[in-house]
Amino acid sequence: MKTIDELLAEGVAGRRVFVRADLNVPLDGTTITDDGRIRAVLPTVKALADAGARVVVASHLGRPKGAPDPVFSLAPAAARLGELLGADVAFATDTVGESAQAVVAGLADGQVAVVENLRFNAGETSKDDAERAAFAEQLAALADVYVGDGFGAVHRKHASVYDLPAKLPHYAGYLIANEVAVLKKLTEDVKRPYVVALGGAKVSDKLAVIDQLLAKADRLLIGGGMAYTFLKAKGYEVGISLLQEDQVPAVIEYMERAEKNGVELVLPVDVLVAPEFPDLKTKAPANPTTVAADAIPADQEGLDIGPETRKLYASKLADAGTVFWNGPMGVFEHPDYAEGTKAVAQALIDTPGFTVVGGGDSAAAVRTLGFDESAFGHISTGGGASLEYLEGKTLPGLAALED
Ligand SMILES: Nc1ncnc2c1ncn2[C@@H]1O[C@H](COP(=O)(O)OP(=O)(O)OP(=O)(O)O)[C@@H](O)[C@H]1O
Ligand SMILES: O=C(O)[C@H](O)COP(=O)(O)O
Repeated sequence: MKTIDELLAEGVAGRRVFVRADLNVPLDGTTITDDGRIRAVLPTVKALADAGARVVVASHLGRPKGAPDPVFSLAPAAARLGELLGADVAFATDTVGESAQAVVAGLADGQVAVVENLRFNAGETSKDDAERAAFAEQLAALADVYVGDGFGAVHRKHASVYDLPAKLPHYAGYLIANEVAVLKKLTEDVKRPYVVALGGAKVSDKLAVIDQLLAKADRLLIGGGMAYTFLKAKGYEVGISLLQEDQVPAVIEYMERAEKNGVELVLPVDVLVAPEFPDLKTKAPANPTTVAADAIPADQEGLDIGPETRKLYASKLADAGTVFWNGPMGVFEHPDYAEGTKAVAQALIDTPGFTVVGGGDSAAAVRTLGFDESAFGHISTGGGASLEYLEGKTLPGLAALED
C-alpha cells in the first residue's frame, strides 16, 4: 500500500486530490455531538493542503436511500472541518453535479472543499457493478489523485471506496495507515484471555462477525441491541426490543458452537426496560424498570443492560489480556440508559490488558460520557470495519489501495 507520504514526496501542488473520508458523525439536528471522525482525518487533509493540493473531501453520512435528503447533509461536517482547519472550506450542494464541478474548478492551491453526501447518489452503494462504476467515473472526473482515509467505511464495497481508487493513482491516508498498523497487531499477537464485547444497533451486520469470532476470542460479552436476538434464541421473550428474528436459528448455532469450542458466551442477566424509546432531544426522564433477562414484559423494550449485568461484565473484563469492544451496551445518548456503557468503558480502563474501542458511536460514547481517551489502548474510528478486519476478511477499501 502506497501511503500519503509517498504522494507528498512526489509533489501534489496544484493537483486535485480526492480524499475519501468517513465524516459519518453523530448529529442532533444540525449539531455535531462528537467530532472525533472529523478530527481523525485532519492530519491527512492538512498535510495535503499545506503541500498545495486542491483537496476534495467526500464522505457518506447516515443511510439515505440513494437520493438527496436534507437530514443527512454533510454541511455541518464541512463547517466543522473548516473550524478545525482554521480555513474556509467550500461546500458543494451536490456530489458530482454542477455545484461540485464549479466548487472544485474554483479551488486554489491549498484550498479544501467538501462535496455533498456520497449516498445521495444511488450508484454509491449499488450492488450492480456497472452502476457503481458509472458513479465512480463521475467522481474520478473531479480529481487527479485518490487518497483513501475513511477507515470506518473500508468494509463497504461502495463506488467511492472500492471502484474509484482503481481509476486514479491511489494512496492510503494517515488514519487508515495508523488504524491498520494497530489492528494488525491484534490479528498477530493477541494476549489472552481475548475478550470481545459487542453491542450497538447494527445487529444484522454484526451478528455475522460472531461466526468468525468464535474461532478467535476466549470470551464474548453481548449487550446493546444485539443482546435480544440472543435472549430470544435462549427461549426468552424480549417484548418489543430490537430483534433480528431471522437470525435466531444462526444464533442458536453460535451458542452451541461456543459451548463446543470452549468460548465463554456471556449474556445479560438483567436489563432496563420501558414501554417506549426515550426522547433523545429533550432527554425527558424515561423511568425505566430493571427486570431479569427472562422476564421482559411483552409491551416493553430493553434499552440497557441492568446493574447485575454491569457487575458481571466488569468481572469478565478484569483479567483480560486483550479487549476489543464495539457497540454501546445501551442507548447511552439518554442519561437513564448510559450506565451499562459507562460500566464497560470503566472496566476497560481498569483492566491491565490492551484495549481497543471501535466504532463511531462507541468512540463517541467514550468521549461524551467523559472518559479520557488516552486511558484506552486504541480508539478506532471503525466499528463494522474494525470487526471485519479482525475477522481476517479482505476489506474492499483496503484491497483497492494495494497494488
Ligand atoms: N438496546 C438497544 N436498543 C436500541 N438501540 C440501542 C440499544 N443499545 C444500543 N443502541 C444504540 O446503538 C447505537 C450504536 O450502534 P452501532 O452498531 O452503530 O455502533 P458503532 O459504535 O457506531 O459502530 P459502527 O461504527 O459500526 O456504526 C447507539 O446509537 C445506541 O443508542
Ligand atoms: O458508522 C460506520 O460504521 C461507518 O461510517 C459505516 O457506515 P455504514 O454502516 O452505514 O456503512
